[in-house]
Amino acid sequence: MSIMTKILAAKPVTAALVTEMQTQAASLTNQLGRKPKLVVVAAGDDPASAIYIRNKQRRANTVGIDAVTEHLPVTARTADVLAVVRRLNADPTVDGMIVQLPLPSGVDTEAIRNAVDPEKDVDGFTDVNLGRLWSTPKDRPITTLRPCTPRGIMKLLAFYNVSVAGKRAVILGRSNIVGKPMAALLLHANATVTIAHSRTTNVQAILGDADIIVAATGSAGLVTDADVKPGAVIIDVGMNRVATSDGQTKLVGDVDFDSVQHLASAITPVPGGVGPMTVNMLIYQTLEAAQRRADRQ
Ligand SMILES: Nc1nc(=O)c2c([nH]1)NC[C@@H]1CN(c3ccc(C(=O)N[C@@H](CCC(=O)O)C(=O)O)cc3)C=[N+]21
Repeated sequence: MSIMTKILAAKPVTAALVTEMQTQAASLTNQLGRKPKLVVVAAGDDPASAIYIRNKQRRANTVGIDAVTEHLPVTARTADVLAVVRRLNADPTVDGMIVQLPLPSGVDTEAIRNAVDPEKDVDGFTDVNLGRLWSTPKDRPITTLRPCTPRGIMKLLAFYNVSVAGKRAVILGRSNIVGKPMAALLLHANATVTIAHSRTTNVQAILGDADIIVAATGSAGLVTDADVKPGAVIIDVGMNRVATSDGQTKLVGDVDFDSVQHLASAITPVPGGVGPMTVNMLIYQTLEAAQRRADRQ
């Protein structure tokens, strides 16, 4: 028996969100007397970051947001990045800012991450916002700015009517920007959550029990049909650039899509799944931050 697998593509979600965000951006432009503004601080020239910056810029422009990139050289030091962040914190025309990671080696990422004004922290990476996320009681809505990839995944699940409450969710990966906040959001949505990681023993037994798997390991094709329970929902956060036989490269996820596709009830593609949702949520949260600023004025 074959299962009708839903492909959880970002495209229709993006279309719906763009319409909603265009309306909100126009209304904010009215209230603020200027367009909502996002600033991206980027140091050096990480290629994954370059894709992200490009996609973000395009989406921001479509929606009617000003997106500006502040480039620093790869030789930038902690103090140089801090100076830019502090200037942007103090600038009342900046609604949201993100500091593109990874930063050049030697830069104190933890210090920079927490230097961002939590009200402008549209990546949701500050300790203040991560703490607020984990502290939200189960019977209250989460109102804080939160990491864009996990929030985008929750939006994707909601759009495709994938239910979460009561489900066993297994997250592969424990980063502060994906694994841990993903756990917080799924828990808040009443899933039973397990985080597995590089030191977890017998991962296969844990995965085999999962109704929802979120793979965020950075290891191409790690999750295969041997790991997955029939009917499971598979969310692939991986973005691994691998060589193809014709000497080109392509983007593949942490999930072996071709083998898992037949078993899953729903699965995200790479590209075209989680990545664009991350971009959508960055723009979405910039509008939320701008709305709060407008309401305070
Ligand atoms: N402070 C910070 N916040 C981030 O959220 C952050 C970051 N730094 N540094 C880099 C990573 C990477 N990242 C991506 C998100 C979406 C796509 C994306 O749009 N991907 C498309 C296109 C991929 C392609 O065409 O190659 C897709 O998956 O379909 C890519 C990369 C956010 N990151």
